[in-house]
Amino acid sequence: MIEQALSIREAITSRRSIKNFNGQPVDRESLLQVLDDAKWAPNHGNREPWRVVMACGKELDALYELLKEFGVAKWRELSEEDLAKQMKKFVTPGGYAFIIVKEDVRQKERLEDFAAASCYSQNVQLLAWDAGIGSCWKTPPFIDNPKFRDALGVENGERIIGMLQFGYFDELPKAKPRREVDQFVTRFGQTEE
Ligand SMILES: Cc1cc2nc3c(=O)[nH]c(=O)nc-3n(C[C@H](O)[C@H](O)[C@H](O)COP(=O)(O)O)c2cc1C
Repeated sequence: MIEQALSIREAITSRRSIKNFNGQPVDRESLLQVLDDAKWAPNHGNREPWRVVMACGKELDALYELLKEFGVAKWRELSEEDLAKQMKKFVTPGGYAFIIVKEDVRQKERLEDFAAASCYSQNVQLLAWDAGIGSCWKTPPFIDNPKFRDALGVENGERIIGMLQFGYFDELPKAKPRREVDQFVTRFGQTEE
């Protein structure tokens, strides 16, 4: 059991996307608990439209090979040094979770399921943050590449909505600016003078 350290408000307002991981491994049990707790995300009809392919520990080497193949253009032509530079963003996280959503043929359900899987992903990021694990939700173009999907076992009628990277970091990134509340909230019935 991971001990809770942050209030919900603290977790939401202090979380940052981590883009520079320090290479420290992530404990499989902690990551699994995060992925399990996150399932209490709201989802219409309790369809639980998500599934996850995770990689941690011994699975990582094979995943790095796949990420090299699909995520580094013309990697065979690069010097060892340039390849290592390009692979840094893939090999420094200590864990991965690919969030996969069912694509319902009905438009309303498809949008609902996409929204629910996004709630699930946000839960994952906040729970990881609470456990001291940084994360970043990434959507590199190769997540829609049929060969990459095959390698992950993604079926027809499913879509990868995010590649979540997990790990530890040495520097907390600065907060990205957000709009003030009066810039995105209007009162019902409010009209311009
Ligand atoms: C759907 C989605 C896709 C994202 N894709 C990427 C990505 O491909 N690469 C990346 O560096 N960050 C990606 N991000 C993270 C955003 O860059 C990050 O959330 C944003 O800069 C705000 O920073 P913060 O999360 O620290 O507040 C993505 C976030 C979301 C929600």
